[in-house]
Amino acid sequence: MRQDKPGVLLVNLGTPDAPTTPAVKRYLKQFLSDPRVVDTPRWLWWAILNGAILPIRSPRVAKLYASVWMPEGSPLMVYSKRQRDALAARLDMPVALGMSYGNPSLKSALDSLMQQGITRLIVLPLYPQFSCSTVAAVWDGITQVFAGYRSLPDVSFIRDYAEHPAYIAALRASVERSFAQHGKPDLLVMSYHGIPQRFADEGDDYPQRCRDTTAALTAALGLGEGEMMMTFQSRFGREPWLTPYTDETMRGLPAKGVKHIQIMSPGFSADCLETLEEISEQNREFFIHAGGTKFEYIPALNEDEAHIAMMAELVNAQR
Ligand SMILES: C=CC1=C(C)c2cc3[nH]c(cc4nc(cc5[nH]c(cc1n2)c(C)c5CCC(=O)O)C(CCC(=O)O)=C4C)c(C)c3C=C
Ligand SMILES: [Fe+2]
Ligand SMILES: [Fe+2]
Repeated sequence: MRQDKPGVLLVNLGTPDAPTTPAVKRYLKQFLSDPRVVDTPRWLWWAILNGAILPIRSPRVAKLYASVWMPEGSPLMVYSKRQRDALAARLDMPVALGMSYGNPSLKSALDSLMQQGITRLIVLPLYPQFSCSTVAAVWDGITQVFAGYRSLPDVSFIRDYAEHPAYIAALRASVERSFAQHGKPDLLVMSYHGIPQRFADEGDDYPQRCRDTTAALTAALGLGEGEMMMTFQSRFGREPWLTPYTDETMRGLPAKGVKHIQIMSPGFSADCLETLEEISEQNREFFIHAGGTKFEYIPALNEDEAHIAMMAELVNAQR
């Protein structure tokens, strides 16, 4: 008889192995070669990526990574490993961490789970809001690894958890801690990673899932219309992305009389370059330079106990 032995695969995006130009180039090459992320015709994109993007962007971005690097490594990796360890301590089943790009690879994580004898795979991509550019890329990555296997496990794939009560409760507690520490701001900004507007027009429900999180969190906090705002960050490339853009918003708020903000990125389950550098450094500067007086970044949920409890709840619902 075939036994039922579940195991969990936690997935996040991935990050360079070192804050150096060669390591960043290797990482960006794999990431930006995925047609789920950039869908320009391959021959044209190959020329643009290798001829311009990688040589110009890698040294610039390596410096940014160096500015947020922790003694134990890249923040995204450090927090992801802590999440894996904390979740494993809560569950009576193997938990592995795999990254869509870079290390530890999805293959290494799946191989280790299969070697531990799991017969049922529970995949938890740590993206609260579905997007074809992230969650569907995890799906693709897993099926590519499966292509080399003679036997497959049963698979439960957690598509997203944008408005799961335990996720909203964890976010709410973290915002309330921030309000208690710094005082209630004029405005709470929820900044989500953007995607090309075209992806949404073609069917990616990511913007709706971001609106779902925003609405649920706004209600949980009891905030009124003018007390919160949703924006999109991290634009890449030339075509229009989801709006309003976070950076333009930061530059414009002080002139509208908004001088004290708190900003969070509820689409990031772990702090990373895009939160610690882009939001907490760059966008702080835009806001203060434009006349803002107080800017506080509310950290991602990282290894917060309520966050790990939420992951356990999502996994246990699949058993
Ligand atoms: C949280 C969800 C994310 C979505 C949706 C997403 C879409 C998306 N991203 C790019 C391009 C880049 N993203 C980069 C970093 C990055 N992106 C996410 C998450 C989402 N991306 C994370 C967690 C990170 C941080 C990684 C880290 O190491 O800390 C980068 C790399 C940095 C840089 O060069 O600026 C790029 C490039 C696209 C094109 C896209 C959707 C089409
Ligand atoms: Fe990204
Ligand atoms: Fe960025």
